[in-house]
Amino acid sequence: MNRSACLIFNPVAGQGDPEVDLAAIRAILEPEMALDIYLTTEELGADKLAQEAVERGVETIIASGGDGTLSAAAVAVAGTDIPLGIISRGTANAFAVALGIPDTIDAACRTILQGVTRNVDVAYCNDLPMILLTGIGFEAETVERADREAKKRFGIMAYVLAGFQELRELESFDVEIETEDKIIKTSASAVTVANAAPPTSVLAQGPAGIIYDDGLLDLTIVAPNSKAGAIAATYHLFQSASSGNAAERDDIGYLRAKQFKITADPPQKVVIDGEVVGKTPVDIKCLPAALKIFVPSAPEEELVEKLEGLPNLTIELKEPAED
Ligand SMILES: Nc1ncnc2c1ncn2[C@@H]1O[C@H](COP(=O)(O)OP(=O)(O)OP(=O)(O)O)[C@@H](O)[C@H]1O
Repeated sequence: MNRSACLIFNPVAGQGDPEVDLAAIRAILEPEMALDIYLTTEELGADKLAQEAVERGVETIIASGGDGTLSAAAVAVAGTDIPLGIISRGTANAFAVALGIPDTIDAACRTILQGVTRNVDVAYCNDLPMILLTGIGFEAETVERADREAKKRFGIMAYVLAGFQELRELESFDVEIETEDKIIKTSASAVTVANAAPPTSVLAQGPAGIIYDDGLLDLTIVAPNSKAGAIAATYHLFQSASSGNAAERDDIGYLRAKQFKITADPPQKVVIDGEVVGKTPVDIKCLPAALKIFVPSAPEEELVEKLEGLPNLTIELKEPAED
């Protein structure tokens, strides 16, 4: 065994049994790598534990928990040369999905063992690090409504329910967006700036297919003029994400740039990577390739068939037909 890692494990993340999860991780990783295991507590979070690991000069840092734990560890590791392994055990697992990392314990551990890394951009919003996205307006409100209690009970549905509640109170605001080469003024109900985003972050999907290692950020403006329009726009963005085709409605705009300065009137709440952090204005910049992450060596194969789990299932393989 010649590899070693500091494993930062959140024992309260997600809905699984933490003891079973930790035992599964150890069973796969420990034959190949010496693990130094730290459990997060309410007082001592993944941010502090990862910072301390960076200061000790560890070879690898592995974070296991929900998006909060993973983002906090990523932020501490950003700008160093230490590679980060991700074992996602949260509700939405946005972080893993956005970066193309499997979200089962088994596949995530095997990804780390394979040892292939990729450099990922990190953005800073008002000097706070952001790995995934900043939401202004609609998305910000949605996150606030999907509280921890609801997430535990309803899982990812909590976000969807919160989104529907939000539609009833849709409000638009004036927004000014300044990039390195232009200033845009419009009205909007939501402005989302993404470095990386999973397809479930619907409001980030204007350009469809957000590239996390191009040194650029993707901004999506959603500006529906009625509640029905808001539902239609949201659905259109959902389809953009699934089809990979950029949005085409008049009430959706998008652009790519290295940096954005955004002001809103009236000022809007701002959410960075799922945490409400304050209000506009914001200044967001991209720091290219600041984070080194373990990723699968080849993209996951898309399932063309799924039958397991069907009642009374039998599958019989036929002899190849003669022609
Ligand atoms: N031992 C602990 N006891 C109580 N709270 C903890 C402990 N360790 C971490 N936390 C809290 O867990 C939160 C981070 O949770 P994390 O995002 O990893 O999981 P989650 O909320 O289940 O995931 P998701 O965001 O996907 O629902 C932080 O607010 C942190 O303070």
